[in-house]
Amino acid sequence: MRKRIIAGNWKMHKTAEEAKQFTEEVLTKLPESEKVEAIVCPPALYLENLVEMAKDSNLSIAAQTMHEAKEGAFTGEVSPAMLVSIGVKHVVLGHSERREYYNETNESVNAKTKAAFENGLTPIVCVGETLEERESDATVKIVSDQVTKAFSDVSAENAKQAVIAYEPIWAIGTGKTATAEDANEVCGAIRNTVENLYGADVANAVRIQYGGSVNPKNIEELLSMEHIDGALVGGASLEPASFLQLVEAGANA
Ligand SMILES: O=C[C@H](O)COP(=O)(O)O
Repeated sequence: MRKRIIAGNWKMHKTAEEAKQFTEEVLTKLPESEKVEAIVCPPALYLENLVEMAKDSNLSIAAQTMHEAKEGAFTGEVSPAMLVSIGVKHVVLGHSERREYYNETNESVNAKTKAAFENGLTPIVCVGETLEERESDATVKIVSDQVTKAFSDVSAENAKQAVIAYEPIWAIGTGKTATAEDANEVCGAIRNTVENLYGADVANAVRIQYGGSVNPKNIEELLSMEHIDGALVGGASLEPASFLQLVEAGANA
């Protein structure tokens, strides 16, 4: 049984004080369960404080993105080694917002995925189709291609540790969730792709999250699906009560 993984991606939300208050509240109420991994992805500015607050707890703090280079003249960027140096263990890569607004491509996501593994970080690799691609029945082809390219030259040993987040772009922040069956079908296709690349052992180990308007009302049904091992959540992860309900659902799934 794969461990459930619930990650709250705050995107560009919260002041320092709000981030602190959220984390304090969540840490006092987080369920103690071996069945679920709970992760919060704050803006980079708050990573170090939140890692410190969450140490010795079962809450992990993840970065929302990173540069692939070790260091260099990349104004505004953060390197894998910098994340590791403050105790970060996970990083979200290739989120559709990064692909749309910051020109990230399958090639750069591959470079970041490899850099994450080289530095001992667990990547949460995001894939997903646009509405136009879905309507032209290209979903499986698009996400399989994204996964194949993201994992190019990644060893089976590393791939086994990866998390893949399937986020249909048309479902992000829109209130439109893919039906649990549709989401499961695409997550199953992603698992098939991983099996074709690495074999059944890796495919059975890789955890696949669904993301796109996940909330406390739809999480249980999504987690009841065979290929959905967790959720990458934006809006509904911003309030402690709502985030905790999602983690509880993961513990009870
Ligand atoms: O990273 C999270 C996703 O983009 C989903 O965002 P959302 O839950 O607000 O739709």
